[in-house]
Amino acid sequence: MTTLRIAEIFGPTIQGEGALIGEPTVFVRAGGCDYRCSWCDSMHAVDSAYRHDWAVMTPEDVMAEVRRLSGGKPLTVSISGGNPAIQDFAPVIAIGKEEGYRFACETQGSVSQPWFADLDTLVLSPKPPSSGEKTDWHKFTRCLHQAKGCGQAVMKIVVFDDTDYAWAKAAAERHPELPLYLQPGNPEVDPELPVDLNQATDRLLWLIEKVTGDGWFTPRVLPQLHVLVWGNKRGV
Ligand SMILES: C[S@@+](CC[C@H](N)C(=O)[O-])C[C@H]1O[C@@H](n2cnc3c(N)ncnc32)[C@H](O)[C@@H]1O
Ligand SMILES: Nc1nc2[nH]cc(C(=O)O)c2c(=O)[nH]1
Ligand code: SF4
Ligand SMILES: [Mg+2]
Repeated sequence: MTTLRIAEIFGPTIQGEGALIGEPTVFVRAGGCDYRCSWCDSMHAVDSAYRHDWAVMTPEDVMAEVRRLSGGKPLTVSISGGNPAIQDFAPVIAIGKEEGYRFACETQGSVSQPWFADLDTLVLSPKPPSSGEKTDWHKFTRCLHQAKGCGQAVMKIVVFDDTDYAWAKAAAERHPELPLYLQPGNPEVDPELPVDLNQATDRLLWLIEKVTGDGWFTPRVLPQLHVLVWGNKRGV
């Protein structure tokens, strides 16, 4: 039987980023990732040093926890990670949809899965140069093909500096069909340390001024709402 490596399941909270910002959601955070972004805010779901903290769950176990957290009331389930696309979430989505749950997935676009087509929202978040990772656009396009038939596919890019910004513009030119969301990078990812809200606002202002000053009117610029409200606290 399929089992899944799960780093954490939490909520209900609100989706803090991108197209579904503000939407009540339960997060299912898969354990394991094929990337090692220098600034990853979820290393507890990436680094195999944490794998002993990950649970091995069946799809029914996962949905039982989602049901418990949501009081059995259907809502949007956000599957994130780590990279959830290295595992088979098809059975979780099938069980959940049967009960009226909706599904979104966050992935970097390096691995494609047939179950992308079953999602309501696929968030593809290719990584800019500051991450230290390199996007394989061929694999990214394969993800988009697999997503045919899903509710919507969108692109979300983290921008730390001018080089990332230029890279995001080029990515947008490559995929003009994808609604684009930009968010400033958060360099302070230690869950034990508070986030400086003034600095977070300055980073957002910097990105807004880049976009408006450039006359680039297609992307939406958003903060990480959960970081503004809770800092880097886990499980929110
Ligand atoms: C933790 S990742 C997990 C899903 C998938 N591996 C990915 O990267 O898309 C979820 C989202 O958080 C973003 N993210 C990670 N670290 C961040 C940081 N320090 N500042 C801003 N966004 C960050 C990622 O770019 C991605 O869009
Ligand atoms: N509230 C909240 N919104 C989020 N959006 C993307 C997240 C993620 O880590 O994938 C995340 C998260 O961890 N919490
Ligand atoms: S791809 Fe996502 S989860 Fe993996 S290291 Fe990068 S930000 Fe973290
Ligand atoms: Mg996060």
